[in-house]
Amino acid sequence: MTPVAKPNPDKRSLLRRRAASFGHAFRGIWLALRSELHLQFHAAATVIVVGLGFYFELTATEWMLVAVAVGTVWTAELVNTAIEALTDLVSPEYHPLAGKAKDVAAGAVLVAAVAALVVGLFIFGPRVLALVH
Ligand SMILES: Nc1ncnc2c1ncn2[C@@H]1O[C@H](COP(=O)(O)OP(=O)(O)OP(=O)(O)O)[C@@H](O)[C@H]1O
Repeated sequence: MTPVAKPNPDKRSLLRRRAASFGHAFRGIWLALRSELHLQFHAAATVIVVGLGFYFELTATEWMLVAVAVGTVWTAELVNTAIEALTDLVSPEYHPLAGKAKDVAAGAVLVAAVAALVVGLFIFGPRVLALVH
């Protein structure tokens, strides 16, 4: 039997659908930012790091490392928030697997944060030390 193409119920143009997807993504970031203290901390840290980056006139390579480090922490924290929400939805009661999912997701944030700290220490450490000496 010849497969029949599935009709696409979404009649909006590709551009409109892409724009809507971006809207959903930004709403997700905003929702997470409003509810998660850790993300608010990351937002403050990001503003400080970018400010320091301009102050110390980082090189292009250093900006790239900072961008990857900051982006990785935000990504891990957003995924962690999503996993927490989904876990609370499907397993509001105590379950070892629910605990495991949350702990592993939190572990991802910790790994990203430690890596970002190492990048930050290498890039900003010597410059801050030179300032105070
Ligand atoms: N439904 C559950 N079943 C089993 N253990 C759970 C469950 N919910 C939470 N836990 C355990 O409690 C820990 C804390 O969970 P909680 O939902 O309070 O996240 P959290 O640490 O407050 O996260 P955050 O502070 O990033 O919002 C989890 O990492 C997990 O070990």
